[in-house]
Amino acid sequence: MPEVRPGSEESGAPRLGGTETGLLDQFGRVATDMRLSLTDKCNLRCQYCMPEAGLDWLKKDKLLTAEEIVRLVGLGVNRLGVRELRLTGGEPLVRADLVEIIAALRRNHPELPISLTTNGVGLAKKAQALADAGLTRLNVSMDTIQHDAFLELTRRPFLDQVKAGIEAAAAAGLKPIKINAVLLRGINDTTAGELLQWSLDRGYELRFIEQMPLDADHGWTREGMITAEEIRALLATDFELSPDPRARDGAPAERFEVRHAGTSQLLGTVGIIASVTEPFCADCRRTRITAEGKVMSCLFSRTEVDLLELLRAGDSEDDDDAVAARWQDAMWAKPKAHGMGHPGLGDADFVQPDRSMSAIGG
Ligand SMILES: Nc1nc2c(ncn2[C@@H]2O[C@H](COP(=O)(O)OP(=O)(O)OP(=O)(O)O)[C@@H](O)[C@H]2O)c(=O)[nH]1
Ligand SMILES: C[S@@+](CC[C@H](N)C(=O)[O-])C[C@H]1O[C@@H](n2cnc3c(N)ncnc32)[C@H](O)[C@@H]1O
Ligand code: SF4
Ligand code: SF4
Repeated sequence: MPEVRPGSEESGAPRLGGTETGLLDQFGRVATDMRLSLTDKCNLRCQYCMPEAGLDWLKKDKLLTAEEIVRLVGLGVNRLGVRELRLTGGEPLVRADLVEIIAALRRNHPELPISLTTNGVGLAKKAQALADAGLTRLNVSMDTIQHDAFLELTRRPFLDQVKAGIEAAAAAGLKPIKINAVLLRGINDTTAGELLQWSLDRGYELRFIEQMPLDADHGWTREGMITAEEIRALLATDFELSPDPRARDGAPAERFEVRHAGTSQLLGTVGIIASVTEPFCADCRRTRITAEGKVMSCLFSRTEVDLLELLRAGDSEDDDDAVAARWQDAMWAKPKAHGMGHPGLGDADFVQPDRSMSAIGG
């Protein structure tokens, strides 16, 4: 395995300007899925992510501007092999210029799949404008359809708004709609089956996500989290799951076909994202940029590489070369798994990153 990224300054070879190697890492993975955080701010306080009091939000001048976002995505797509873009956060809908950002990205990249991960608060008002601007599809995080459990988990009483947002997105044609749900023991675990039935009835693709140690409160424990195996057992009370024959193709979610027990009628599919117990790092294609323009090569990286400084140094061809090269170097150093040399969230040598999921970009 080469120690130095081909084309990097250290290799002594001439810079490749990105196109030959793209966002290659030392384990041979190539990142083509760019995840860009638009803000660290959020209007919910999900227990598995944010502390009750919120966090110290970034000052506006520290955030990537709309122009910087468009430039970075341009570099990613035109020079570094990015093939799909996910806009996330924090909560991307709190960014006032979101629709303009999507419209500008769409003008520059007519074929690029652009998706959004959102908590759905305020989505009802914006769904049509997002679709008109050129958004391809979205994922809405909704962990339960029980008001009490939603309030306890997110610490905000906005469940009806989220449901209305999902409906508005479907009406605006932003399909397929994926619903993300994290289960917390004693809060919403027993509501998993009814959330699946609700999603199947409406043609939404629900995915259950194992809770990862990315909460600002550092309250995660390996023993306390609900595993994929438990999720499958919880669902087995009402449903029969069988492996979806479609190829997984590097996606975090393992998909299952859903039927009622003892019947043959296909009701839809459900995904399970087992980041902790059945990790998928060997096929990881993701590169993340935080809202302040730092590359995080892995969700659990403890190294962050700043692109904002270079972006603000100038916008000549040479400046673009420098940004692309630094991004490539950051990705070359991507760890093998979970921010380390091996998979193992919760292992003795695992160190939780300082940032919460909201400050990385989920
Ligand atoms: N460990 C790990 N978990 C991830 C990664 N990407 C996504 N996840 C988890 O999967 C969840 C769902 O991710 P989303 O971005 O909503 O969806 P997606 O993974 O892009 O799936 P699609 O919409 O099917 O493309 C996230 O909230 C994370 O919990 C990753 O790179 N590493
Ligand atoms: C950080 S949020 C950002 C986008 C938006 N605010 C939302 O909630 O959809 C992206 C995704 O990360 C997931 N997430 C947050 N903290 C997590 C954790 N500790 N473990 C697993 N998933 C987590 C959320 O459920 C959500 O689906
Ligand atoms: S998961 Fe999303 S909605 Fe919940 S606190 Fe984190 S950023 Fe906000
Ligand atoms: S933990 Fe890191 S290497 Fe593994 S899938 Fe997530 S981002 Fe990729």
